[in-house]
Amino acid sequence: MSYRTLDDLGDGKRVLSRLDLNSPVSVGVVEDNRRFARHARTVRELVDAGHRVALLAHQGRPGRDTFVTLEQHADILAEHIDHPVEYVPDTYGQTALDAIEYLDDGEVVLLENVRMTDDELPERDPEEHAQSALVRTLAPEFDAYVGDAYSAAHRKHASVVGFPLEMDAYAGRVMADEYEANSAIATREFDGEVTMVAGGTKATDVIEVMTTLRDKVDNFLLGGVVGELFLRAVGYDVGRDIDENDLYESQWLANREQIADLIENHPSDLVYPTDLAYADGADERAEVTVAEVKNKDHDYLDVGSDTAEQYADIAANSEAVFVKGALGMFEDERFSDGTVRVLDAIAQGDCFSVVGGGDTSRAIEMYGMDEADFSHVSIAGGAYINALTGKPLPGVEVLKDDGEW
Ligand SMILES: Nc1ncnc2c1ncn2[C@@H]1O[C@H](COP(=O)(O)OP(=O)(O)OP(=O)(O)O)[C@@H](O)[C@H]1O
Ligand SMILES: O=C(O)[C@H](O)COP(=O)(O)O
Repeated sequence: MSYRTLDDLGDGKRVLSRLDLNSPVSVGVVEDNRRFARHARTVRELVDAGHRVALLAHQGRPGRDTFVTLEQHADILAEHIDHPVEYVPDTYGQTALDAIEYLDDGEVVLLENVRMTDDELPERDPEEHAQSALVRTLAPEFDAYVGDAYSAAHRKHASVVGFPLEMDAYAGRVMADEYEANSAIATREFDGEVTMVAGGTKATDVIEVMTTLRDKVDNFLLGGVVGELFLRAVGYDVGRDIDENDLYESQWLANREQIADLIENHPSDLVYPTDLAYADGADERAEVTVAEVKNKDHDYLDVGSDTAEQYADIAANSEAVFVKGALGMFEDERFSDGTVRVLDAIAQGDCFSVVGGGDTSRAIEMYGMDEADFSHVSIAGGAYINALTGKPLPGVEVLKDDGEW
């Protein structure tokens, strides 16, 4: 292999590791989520090997409500690794350097939100970031850098790409697992059918993925906002904004040519919903066939049960299934049927499966499914899209020894 992992790191070193603990924050409270659980594996291994560990991570972006310190993150991570994690309210000033100097074997500190420094956010090449004060100050304090922030690896930010040029660099467990599973569609050949669930609200992303993978995927199961845009393109009266929610019109204008191109050149790969679900006058789930839909009457928030059954069947008979986006607004139980039935079919089958997207993957725990029944459940958003479309991830590239993983 041409990249080093924790297996190559040895023990008893001074280690700087970049994680991605970026989390939902509501009214100042940071929500525990699977990013903590995943990175806990890397951090726990570093602790068990007796390394002195300093962690770098970010939260939100300047100007947003989610831009908060990492104090709560330290407590949540400590719970996950069952070991103290000391929050240091400084990233690379004297307070941080003191905390790093006094680390003992197996001790862990979490440095302040790295996006609170001016160095982090400019998108720059690794060579330039390696000259930043952040990198030049912290790098000499450590023996090794462990890159684990796969879900931030699409960003050319200082703590993601700057350190590996100056230090011995290794991929953490999250980095290596995510990279291998998410790149599978671009790098692996499958003998049987390859299916992609193409749903959710971020139609522009999904349609880009579909366009890139059109020769690799046999069935695109269309749902969510994406599904309605495709239905609109073939003449059904759906996929227009109601109550100015702006999910449809701007994405329709931005993508209608790519949609038309896919319909013209890959018609047999596109699987359309045959029925849709909405909330009726009594606020209960009701269904109509697509031939009967009248967009002005309802918001269509899930695929109907005939569609769910057909999609579940296709997924169950595929050799590989990649999920990008939910088939409906599953957070509301009335509209969870399509998403849950297809995920269930994947979980119960033995296909190679990757479920991505922060929102979509939440359905797995919300509806009592077991992550272990999927080949991989990604914690990445933008980086997952890059992987699906075969675009290189700068935070991954810098960890490679010879330019090839
Ligand atoms: N018809 C629909 N109308 C409105 N929302 C929908 C509809 N179908 C699916 N959704 C929403 O789509 C969301 C999931 O897809 P979305 O594209 O937003 O994100 P994702 O792919 O999970 O990834 P990430 O948030 O990481 O970018 C769910 O929260 C679901 O409520
Ligand atoms: O949460 C994420 O997707 C990553 O941490 C990247 O965050 P960003 O989109 O604010 O750069």
